[in-house]
Amino acid sequence: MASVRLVEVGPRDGLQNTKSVISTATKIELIRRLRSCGLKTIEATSFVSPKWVPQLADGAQVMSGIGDLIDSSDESYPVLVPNLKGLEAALKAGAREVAVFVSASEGFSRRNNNASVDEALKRAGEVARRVKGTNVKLRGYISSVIACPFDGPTHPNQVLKVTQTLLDMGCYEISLGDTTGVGTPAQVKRLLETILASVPASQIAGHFHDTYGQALANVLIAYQMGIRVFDCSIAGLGGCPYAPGAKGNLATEDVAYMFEKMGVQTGVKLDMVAEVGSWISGELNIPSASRAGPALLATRNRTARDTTGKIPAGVPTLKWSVVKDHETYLVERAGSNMRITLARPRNGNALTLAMLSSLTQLIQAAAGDKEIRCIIITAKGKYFCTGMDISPSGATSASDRQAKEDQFHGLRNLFDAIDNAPQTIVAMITGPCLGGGVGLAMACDVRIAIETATFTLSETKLGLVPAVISKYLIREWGIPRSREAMLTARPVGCQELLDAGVIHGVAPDAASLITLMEDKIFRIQQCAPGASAQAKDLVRVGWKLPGSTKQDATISDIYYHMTQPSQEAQYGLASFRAGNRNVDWSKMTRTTTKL
Ligand SMILES: CC(C)(COP(=O)([O-])OP(=O)([O-])OC[C@H]1O[C@@H](n2cnc3c(N)ncnc32)[C@H](O)[C@@H]1OP(=O)([O-])[O-])[C@@H](O)C(=O)NCCC(=O)NCCSC(=O)C[C@@](C)(O)CC(=O)[O-]
Repeated sequence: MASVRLVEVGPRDGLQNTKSVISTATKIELIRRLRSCGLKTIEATSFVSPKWVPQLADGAQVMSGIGDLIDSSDESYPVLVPNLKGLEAALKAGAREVAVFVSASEGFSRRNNNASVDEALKRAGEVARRVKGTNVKLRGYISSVIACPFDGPTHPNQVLKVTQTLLDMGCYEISLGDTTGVGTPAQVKRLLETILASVPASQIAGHFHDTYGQALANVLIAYQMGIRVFDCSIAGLGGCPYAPGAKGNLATEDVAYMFEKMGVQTGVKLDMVAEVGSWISGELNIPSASRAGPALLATRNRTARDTTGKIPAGVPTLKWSVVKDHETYLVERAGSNMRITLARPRNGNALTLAMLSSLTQLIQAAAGDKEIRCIIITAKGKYFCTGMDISPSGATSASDRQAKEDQFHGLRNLFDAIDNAPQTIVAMITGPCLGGGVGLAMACDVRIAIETATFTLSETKLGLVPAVISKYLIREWGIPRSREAMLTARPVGCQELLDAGVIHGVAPDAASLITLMEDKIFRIQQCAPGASAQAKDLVRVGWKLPGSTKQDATISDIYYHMTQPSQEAQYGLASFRAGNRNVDWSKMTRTTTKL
């Protein structure tokens, strides 16, 4: 059966350009998860100057974290090295395969390698001589093979010249990179006709970026011309920091999907790779650039739910049972999780006084219930919540003082109950939020949303003021954004809030939002309940009284309680020392309850 080899470059090429700081543990976990999908070649990190690529300054730690994998005979974890210094660091860290990189064009070489093409080749030659005769494999990357953002089109003969030089040095394979993603199948064909006239296809790999949506088409033409190795990046992460306009690698999910549907083996488990793409996008708080990944997950969830009502294996399954089905809200439980669904969709889930009071009571009762660990607040219908009920019969129209007081206290009590509850409370935002609906979402600890959701502080348009909600709104959005959004009443988009760190995950559709919710719950459940509650205390005191003696006292109280050590710390550390990296806190809660 026909097959191709996919070289996963996400942990290096994908992450190197990511703005938010990614922990070493996440990088290691990403590599391990990718491996579990069946990927056999995973570019792990780079050993370039941390000044150039600070995101990958922890290359040695990443290599140490995958030390048990590096020696596998049928797997490879190459690392990128620019010169001898990088090579020495990579070898010290245990690398068994290294990759050198050279540009086919002068302009790009000067920016990416800080050297001319000849100088970069000379450095690559030094690396090649150093590894010759050792068991360390050498791969070569050539960038700007179709066009250079600084010099214009690249002539195929120039690419051939650099390819041959790298092969002569001892590279076993040359990855041809359309770094800016401008190439089309016609250009790739022209390039490969030149290259393959002199070099066997088995020594060439394709590395196509998707800036103009041409990556898959370019892979296909290259495949038809005999190329069998393709670089790709999970969730389409990455791009090149020195190539203006370049974004998005070819997503692993997309290329794996295409080949699988063509009957060409990749060894990659599609469902699993789609999950990893969704997971890492959630970790980085960015939407996946893959088309196939989210579609696969949505289809899988939809199909499974429609037919069996269950979530397929691999995703933590939660079976919700109804506890209370009230006219305006629904309460469900799944183990130690509680879900509250606003159920007044005909009125956009506008909050009546009675609803405010019931929701507050529910949260307060849950706060005292050690069996409840995580609370989800979500909604039925088109809107998540349109704020305070402003219908003629609603509270905002009441003129007497008592009604106003009730409304004020009702809103404030609900938001404060959410903030003060020891449980982690997740807002699962299924649609637009307006006015007090924004406040409700902002009082929660974690927020995930459907990507079309918007957040509108519409009060000023009605001659009202976002008074009560301003407490949590300003805490979460900061002053400049809150002020502008209050004064313009514009719908603030999900992406903007995701970029600002206010939203902690977005999903393209309802089914994916449920998967995202399950992922968040899974993580929350892996954290100790008491420690999580105290983390909320630290945030609260750090927000309300920053720099005060009360903040210092709270920090020291919590610290000494933890190091005494607390029962949780004893249990957590004992589990860790016994080799268990995922502590089962529900077990401990049960033991504690029994005691
Ligand atoms: C949501 C859209 C865009 C839909 O706009 P649309 O799609 O054109 O539909 P619609 O306007 O016909 O709304 C559908 C139904 O939902 C009802 N509805 C909708 N919202 C509410 C509401 N809040 N209260 C009571 N009912 C509401 C609306 O009245 C209607 O019911 P019907 O007339 O068919 O019986 C539109 O209806 C709208 O703009 N609604 C107003 C949203 C708004 O401005 N909310 C802010 C409320 S004030 C507030 O929350 C104060 C607070 C808490 O911030 C104060 C503080 O913090 O101190």
